[in-house]
Order: sequence, then C-alpha cells, then structure tokens
Amino acid sequence: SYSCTVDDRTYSTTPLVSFLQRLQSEALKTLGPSSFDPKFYVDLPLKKDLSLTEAAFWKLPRVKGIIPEKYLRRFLEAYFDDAGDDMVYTEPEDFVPEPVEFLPKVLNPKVRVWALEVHSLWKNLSRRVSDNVKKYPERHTLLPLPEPVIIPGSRFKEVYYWDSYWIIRGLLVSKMYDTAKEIVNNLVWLVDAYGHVLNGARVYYANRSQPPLLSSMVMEIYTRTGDLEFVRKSLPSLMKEYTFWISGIHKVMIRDLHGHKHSLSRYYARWNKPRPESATIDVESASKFLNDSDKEAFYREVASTAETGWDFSSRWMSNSFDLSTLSTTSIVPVDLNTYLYKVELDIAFFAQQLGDIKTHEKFFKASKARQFAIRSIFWNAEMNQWLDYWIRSKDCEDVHQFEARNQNDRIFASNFIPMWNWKHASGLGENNIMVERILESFQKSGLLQPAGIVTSLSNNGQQWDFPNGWSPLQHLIIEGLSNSGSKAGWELAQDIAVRWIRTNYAAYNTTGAMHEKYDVKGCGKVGGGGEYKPQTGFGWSNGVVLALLEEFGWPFDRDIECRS
Ligand SMILES: OC[C@H]1O[C@H](O[C@H]2O[C@H](CO)[C@@H](O)[C@H](O)[C@H]2O)[C@H](O)[C@@H](O)[C@@H]1O
Repeated sequence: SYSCTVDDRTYSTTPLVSFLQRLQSEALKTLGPSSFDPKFYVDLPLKKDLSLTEAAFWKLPRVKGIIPEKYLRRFLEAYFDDAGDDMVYTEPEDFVPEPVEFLPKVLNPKVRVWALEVHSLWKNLSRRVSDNVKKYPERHTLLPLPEPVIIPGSRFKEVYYWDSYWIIRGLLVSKMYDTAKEIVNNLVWLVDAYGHVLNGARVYYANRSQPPLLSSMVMEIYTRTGDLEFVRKSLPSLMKEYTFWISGIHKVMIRDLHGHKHSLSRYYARWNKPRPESATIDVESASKFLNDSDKEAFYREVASTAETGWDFSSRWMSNSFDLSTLSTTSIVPVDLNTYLYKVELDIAFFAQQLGDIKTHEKFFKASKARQFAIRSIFWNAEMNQWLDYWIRSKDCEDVHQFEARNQNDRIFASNFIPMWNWKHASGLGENNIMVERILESFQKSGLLQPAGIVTSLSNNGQQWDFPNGWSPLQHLIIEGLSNSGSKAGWELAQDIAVRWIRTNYAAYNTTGAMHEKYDVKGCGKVGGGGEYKPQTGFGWSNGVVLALLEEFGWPFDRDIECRS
C-alpha cells in the first residue's frame, strides 16, 4: 500500500475503551457469535468508576478460561447501565404533527398520511446527552455534545456525520429549523474540540471522519432561513475542517499528462488497530495476516474505509471478494473530491455574504483548481463517467504521475456523484451534448434497477455493493440529474425518485419501519449483507423520502403501490 513520509501518527485509545473491548471479546467467548453485536459492549455506560468495575471483572469466575453466562449477565447488570441509556429522549421543541404548508405538492391521500408518519419519526429519533455524561465523562464512550440531536436509529444511538446531512434535508421539509441548527452546532463543537467532525459522537470514532458535508448542511439551512448570523458563527469551523481534509495524510498530489500538478484528497484514518465497535470481527478478518505490521496495515485500511461512509464495498478492494485486499488509502475517490469542491464553493459564497472578500477569492480559486483536477484525473471520456484513481506506485513519491490505466473502470454509483455539482464540477455541464452522453452512460451502466440505484454491480455480500441501494446515493444522483438543465435528466430523476419512494412505502407497510438500506432488485425489499444486522429507524431514509416528496410531489392519481 501507499507509504510516504507523511505524519501518520495514530490516536491513542482510552482506558475505558480498552477495557470495554476486553469485555467485548470475553462476552463473545461466553455467548458465541450468533446475534452477537460487538458495538453493544463499547457503548455500555459505567455505573461506577472504571477501577472498581475492572477489579470486579477480573474476579469473575472462569471455567476453562470462559466466564459462565450467569456471572457475565450479573456483572453487566451490577456495573453498567444499558447501551443507549446515556442518550436520553427529548421532545424536539419545533415539532408539530402537521407543519403549515407541509408538502403542498403531495396530493395522493395515502402518500400524505405516510409522509406525515415519516415526519413524526423525528420524535422517535430525537435525543440529548444525559447529565451523567457531563458529570462523569470518563464513564462513557459517548461524547458530551451540548445540544439535542437526531440519531439514525437502532444500534446507531449517537449522531453520525454524513447521515446528518440527509436528516437535516428532511428536518427542513418538516420546518424543524431549530433542530437542524442544533445538529450543526454539535458538529461544529466536534470540529472545535478535535479539528474535524468525527465519524460519530463516540470517543472511539475520534480517529476518523466521514464524507465532509458540514458546509452543505449550513448552506441548506441558510437557504431556508436566511440566518446570516448562523453562517457567521459556523464559518471558522468550516475553514478549520477544510484544512483537515486538504493537508497531511489526506492530501495527494498528482501530475497530469500535460505536467500540471493537482492537489486532491483521500480518506485516511489515524488508526491501525481493530475498530473498537467491531473489534472481534476485525481480529478475525486479520487472522490471515501472519505478521504484526501486515495486520496493522490491514486495520488502517479497515478504519479508513469506515471514514468513506461506504463500509464495506468492493470499491475499495483490489479483489472484490476478498476483504483483506482493502486498499482505501491508495485510492483517490471521486466522491470525496466532489464534496470538497462543494466545501470550497460554499465557503467562498459564505465569505462573500459576510463581506470577507479575501477569503471569498481564496476559496473560489481553490474551487477552480479542484474543478480542473476533477476533470484531469477522474473524467473518462470513453465511459463518460468519473472514475476513482488508484495510486499504484510502491515507492514514496511526493507527486504521483497520472497514468490512464490507474483509473478504476469498474461501475459504482460514485462514478456519477460529480453530477451533484454538475454545472461546475467538470466544466462538462455547460455542454448539453456531454450531459446527454453522461445520461446515456448512466442508463446503460446497469446501476438503475427496478427499485432504485444499486451501489455497485458486484454481489459479494458487502453492504455497500449489489443489490443494496442507499438513500444518500439515490438523493445525490437524483439531485444531480434534476439540476442537469436537461429535460431528459429531470425526467430520469423523477423516475428514480418514484421507484425509490414506492419501495420505501411498500417496505414500511409490510415491516412497519423505515430501513437503513433497501434491496433494489425489487420493490419493497429491504437490504442485507455486511457485518451487522440490517437496522431500522432510519434517519437518512426518512430525510430522503421527505426531500424527494417535496421536490417531485405526488399527484392524486399516481399509484403508490409497487408496480411489479
Ligand atoms: O459498526 C460498524 C460501522 O457502522 C457505521 O457505518 C454504517 O452506519 C453509519 C450510520 O448510519 C453510516 O454512516 C455508514 O455509512 C454505514 O456504513 C459506522 O459509521 C462505522 O464507522 C462503523 O465501523
């Protein structure tokens, strides 16, 4: 893998996380792998101090090295609150059962009733950090966020970075502007404390971030509310977060065939150990590596893949069926650089609104440079798609020489994510013929399935692969298509939105829940695969359904039931 003279120091773990990880591994020995969720153990809040808890743990009886189930359960009850007890329910103050002017274009009565139910799910997912966390922070892996949040749901009991963007998109449809601002204030608090937004608000997520969408959250809120003071308060943290992504281990320089040097970014976690929330799984996956440095390199790739938000996917593997070939830190991803291009444009815009012309010019210039880089390094004119770039060179190089064969020509939904910034990202959007070619390439790609856009074409059991479709990817591509300026693009966007809304509705009717992911091979099927049981709730799916219903509406006479 790519190894350069970068500062790739790792975060140190905390005594609490080390202990909970030990408990997790002992619990697996006691309870066995069926229905075992390792995250449960590292989320347990301590009732007493760590030293007392540890002392009691070491005194537990062991039979052939294993703690009998009865003693383990008694210990858990005596020394821990339940996972999630430190995130308490709080009524969102700006929630009303039917907001004024709610989804005026949704005319079909069944869809309206359902949309109001989805809207009401914000109440189920609303939480604030308990006072106990603030009083005894050393007893919790949960971070003491200052304001209420909306969580994704089920096992994801804490705020997540990129999930929050689509949660906010939905909250804005629900006219819950204060709740939306509170989420951003929490993420800004994380930037101020750590220099970046954490993957999620747990101490064990500090070693990595997730796709950078904080500026987009601020932009969406500003567009709806016109609250310039909110922008003024957030801007310094947006600039701080930007530095995290464009420097140090995240930065990659590539020289194109004309000799231009481009500065792009990659995902790279400051971690080379098992992820605490999945440590038992990671240790097992790493067991095929014989020496410690190979194991560490593998753990680094695993954590860096969690930073991508696509954990896990054939997109990051040189062999789609072998997780041990994860190579995330050697990949310069199309989507990450699309998001950073948006960060640059957003900061330039905010600075202009605030009269800071120097900052405006600096960030506008940076956006132009990245636009040029996206076109030079990712664009593939034969496929009419944007492709991830793999750094193949073994040796440390300050600037990598572009070679066309290093673009990854496998098909992923991410190959079309630059459409999200379509009018600017490649310069291609100004040219209608190119727009039509990209649309044609998308339609022929195999990504469009009966119930939405599939993540990849590889059916390998990973959750960010075939046949799963994810709400954020649907929304990014649909929004890109609908902003393409082409009639055919808008119609395709609406077609995908209708498929996606129908499948969410059908699954909701049969299961009573909104899901984290869906199987897009057929309408009403829920997703699967990956390392944990499929989750319900679910923040970003609720947000995307509401946002799509707002954009496209639902006519009175259009059926909501599955077509096939
Ligand atoms: O516990 C395993 C992994 O779970 C998270 O990833 C998945 O859920 C997140 C919350 O909805 C979502 O943001 C991410 O895209 C999903 O793949 C977590 O983010 C990972 O860090 C964690 O290892």
